[in-house]
Amino acid sequence: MNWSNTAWQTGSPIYTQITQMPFIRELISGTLAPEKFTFYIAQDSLYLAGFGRALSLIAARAQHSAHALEFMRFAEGALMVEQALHAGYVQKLNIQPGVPLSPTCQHYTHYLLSQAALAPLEVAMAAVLPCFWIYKAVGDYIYAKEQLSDNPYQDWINTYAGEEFGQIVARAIRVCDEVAETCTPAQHQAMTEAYVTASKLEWMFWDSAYKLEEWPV
Ligand SMILES: Cc1ncc(CO)c(N)n1
Repeated sequence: MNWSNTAWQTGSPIYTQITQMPFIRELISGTLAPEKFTFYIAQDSLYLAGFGRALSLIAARAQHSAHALEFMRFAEGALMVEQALHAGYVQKLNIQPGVPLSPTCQHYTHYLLSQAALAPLEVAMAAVLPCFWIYKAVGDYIYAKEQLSDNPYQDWINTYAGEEFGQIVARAIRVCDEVAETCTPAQHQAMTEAYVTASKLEWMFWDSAYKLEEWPV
């Protein structure tokens, strides 16, 4: 069995819980409070800036040029989305520059950056995989469930349920599987643990937006 099959199976209870979160339910029904979506977009733009840099770090560390190139493209994609989708929304939603990272956004972004910089390469790659895979699955789930013709969050839904993002996700999974081919069971285990940790942080990210999370002090 490919490493990615094990990872998906291990992480699937977390994915299922994400689909049941109020943030996701309300995105589907179009009833999500605008301030929650605005909070999410503001934090996600900060997240994408860190995520893109984590992907660049992994590209620099990749052992094979083909994998380095893939991660450079992923990094470019993340930063382009940050600029395009978010520049549009940031204007439309009137998000002010200089919004500080929420505690969860800081936790997630810095987890990815530290894994990218310091963890064994295969673990770093596994740590960023939920950002692709869970988003694709959640995007498809929302797209399949929603019934509104005028959902205010349609642009966002289309980005992650789209075919283009699906192909990027398939490539990220493939690189992880190629790297995992030459890894030991202990390395596979470490990869799966990083995958599960990042999946939990995905859950926390939606939750923090729904709660409009603030620093306690
Ligand atoms: C928190 C989060 N995870 C994943 C993605 C998709 O790359 C995103 N935009 N935001």
